[in-house]
Amino acid sequence: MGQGEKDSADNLVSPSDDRNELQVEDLRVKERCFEQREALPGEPRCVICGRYGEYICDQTDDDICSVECKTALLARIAAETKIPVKAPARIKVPFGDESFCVRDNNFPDIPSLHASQIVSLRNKLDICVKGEAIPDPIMCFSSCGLPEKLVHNLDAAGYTMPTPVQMQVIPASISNRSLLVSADTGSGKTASFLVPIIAHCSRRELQQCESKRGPLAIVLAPTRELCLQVEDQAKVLGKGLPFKTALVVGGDPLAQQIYRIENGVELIVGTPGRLIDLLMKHNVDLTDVSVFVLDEVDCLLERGFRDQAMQIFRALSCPQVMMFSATIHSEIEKLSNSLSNNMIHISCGNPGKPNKSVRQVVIWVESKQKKQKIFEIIKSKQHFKPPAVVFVSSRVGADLLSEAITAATGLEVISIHGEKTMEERRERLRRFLTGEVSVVVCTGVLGRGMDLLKVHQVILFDMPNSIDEYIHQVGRASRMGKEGREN
Ligand SMILES: Nc1ncnc2c1ncn2[C@@H]1O[C@H](COP(=O)(O)OP(=O)(O)OP(=O)(O)O)[C@@H](O)[C@H]1O
Repeated sequence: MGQGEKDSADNLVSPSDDRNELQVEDLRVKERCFEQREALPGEPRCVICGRYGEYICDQTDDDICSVECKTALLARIAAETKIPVKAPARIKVPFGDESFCVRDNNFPDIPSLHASQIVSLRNKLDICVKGEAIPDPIMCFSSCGLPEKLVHNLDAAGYTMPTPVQMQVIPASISNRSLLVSADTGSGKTASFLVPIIAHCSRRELQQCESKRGPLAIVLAPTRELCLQVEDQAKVLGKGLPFKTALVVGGDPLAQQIYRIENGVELIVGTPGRLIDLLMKHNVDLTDVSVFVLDEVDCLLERGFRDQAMQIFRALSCPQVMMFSATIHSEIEKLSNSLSNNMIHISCGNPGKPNKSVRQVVIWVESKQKKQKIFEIIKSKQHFKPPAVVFVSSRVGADLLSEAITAATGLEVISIHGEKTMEERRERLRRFLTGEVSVVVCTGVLGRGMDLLKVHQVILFDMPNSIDEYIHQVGRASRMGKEGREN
């Protein structure tokens, strides 16, 4: 990290926290709801009754306290379940300049494109590829043998068409190739690795008995918030499939995370430090892990995280490695090549530059006048475009500035940084994302990867230390090509 928050690396990866180690008795699945204890602050809660909850319900990914509540939940789901939507039929379109069909060896009835048509398609979509025997891009999610339920979940999430990065990454990943992917901020990189992971994990269920369920995939990300977001998205896309996830981040009790993993999960999403902590203290079987994702790879292979990320990599046996960021430089390319042979490099859009949809406005002010200027912007009907994120370089600065804005403008402003407890960070982020508060002042913990969908304005109160962090922070303002603004 380094750039986002001055002392962030140790903060993002918290030391072990076993104050909440659960007793063996507590780990027993409870028959009745009243036998379950109340949830401690920050612990998962049963979606039915609000007591302490766990993943005990195979058919859903919700936290449940007891068999009794599980029955109630399943009854509720059954009542709500609509007739399943069938995956859209594959449409054969005529070849021509503007229409493309997809070659897929699993679907020989679909005619294949000529090499020149593939080149033309990639050119039109700004997809550059480097490597040997690169699979062709897909044009729809239903064309590469994904489970029908997954295609349905994508559709339900509003993902009607893959984005360019997904078009190229999904087929390459399904072919078990290791990838280094650079693509614009907000271009859909997360689903591009989650979709193949979910497809891969659902396949295991068909092949193996229930008894052995070590994790199959690990996603590493540099901040707790980003891990939370990735796990949430994985749950949405994997809903109804035999696909369970565990979140392994500092600030949450380690005992719960271990319990979840020991009970069988397919995917672990975590920060490097907490994952190492867990692996050192507990005998987690990683034999089956065959997919290793480094999200924000340039940050994860920087000095603060590199040793930990590499230690986790070495604990795995020749996994498929997929690495993603909007900013990838030549040193990262070199380093990534050492993680796998026969790597494919994919670049989409204009990585390494601020997203084109963000309008960038520079305001020159003396440092003493910076606060006054931000008060003016926030008070101005013309210039203030909430929801807004204000980035600063220190934790204390985040607290002080949020208080100062509130005092000067009367607007409720919250701060988020690594010194807050996990519970506070979660709650504050929830309040911001649901629109309860319209301005958040934060350090780099929200600078990378966070999908702050409705954000219209990003204010860089303190200029970040590097152009890369600038690109990521600016990228919080425009997701999926939506108009954004940066001051
Ligand atoms: N195929 C799709 N159709 C519609 N929306 C999509 C699709 N794929 C992703 N999205 C949405 O686009 C937004 C941005 O996606 P995502 O967070 O994965 O971007 P990213 O490339 O990882 O960005 P960053 O570099 O900032 O981390 C999210 O809100 C996501 O739900």
